[in-house]
Amino acid sequence: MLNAVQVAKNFVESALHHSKDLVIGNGPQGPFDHLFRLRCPPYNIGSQQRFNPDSLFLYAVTDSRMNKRWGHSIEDAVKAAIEGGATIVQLREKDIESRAFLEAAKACMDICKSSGVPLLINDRVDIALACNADGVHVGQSDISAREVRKLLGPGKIIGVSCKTPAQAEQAWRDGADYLGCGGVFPTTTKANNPTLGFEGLKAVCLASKLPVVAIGGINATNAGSVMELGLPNLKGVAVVSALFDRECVSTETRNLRSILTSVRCLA
Ligand SMILES: Cc1ncc(COP(=O)(O)OP(=O)(O)O)c(N)n1
Ligand SMILES: Cc1ncsc1CCOP(=O)(O)O
Repeated sequence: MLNAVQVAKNFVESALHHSKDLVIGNGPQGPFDHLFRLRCPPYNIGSQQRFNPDSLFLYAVTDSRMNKRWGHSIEDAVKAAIEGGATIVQLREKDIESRAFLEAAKACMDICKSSGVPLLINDRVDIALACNADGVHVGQSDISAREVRKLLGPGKIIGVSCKTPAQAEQAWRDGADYLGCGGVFPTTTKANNPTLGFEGLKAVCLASKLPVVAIGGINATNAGSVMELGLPNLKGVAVVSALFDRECVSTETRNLRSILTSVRCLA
């Protein structure tokens, strides 16, 4: 019963939120007009916590090739990142078979749930639904956030990769919860990914109505400078290789977390 009330509350809040600046026809519409435009299937009642943007503070994004290189299982890598202080985790597993991915995702869900850390799945809505993950992260060439929202319902977290203010605006209209913006610095983790630099990150953050996490080439030497930009909706950094292409994932995560915390304390 409590879950049903929470789902209904999330639905109404989501509708109100997404209609607040909506213009249809001759002018701005009241929140209730938009309420009737939302068409969602019955929701999978699972983790129905609302998204807390502060969870983007230290976003650990896994990589199966790096785990393999260091002899880490996905579960061990996730456990270590959480031990070190990761505040949200994304399974970004590009070369793993679906069945193995789902098994690993279920195990990671248990780990994340018991630590109160949200777990998102990169690209694979099917895996996210099957393991009742907290959400999905999609890019510009994946299914749109609007379609993902229809599949996941209002209680789940949806992140969208954005490199431009126009993409940020579209992600907000589509019902995303946060934006991943980058590469801020050059990276070898993602091929053919243009580097935006601080200027590109600033442009997206200033245009975005959603919280933003910076990604791309971020590590212990430059994470402080990203957060020192002081952009109001820049909530944290998302990191792959500086955490997972390392022997001791928990040590690297702890180190990065303490750097981010010291910048936050000075702000
Ligand atoms: C937090 C975060 N931001 C951006 C990305 C990149 O996602 P995408 O553009 O879909 O590229 P791939 O990760 O699929 O290569 C991300 N994964 N996470
Ligand atoms: C997935 C992704 N999207 C933009 S840059 C990037 C790779 C980030 O990896 P790293 O933290 O190793 O540079």
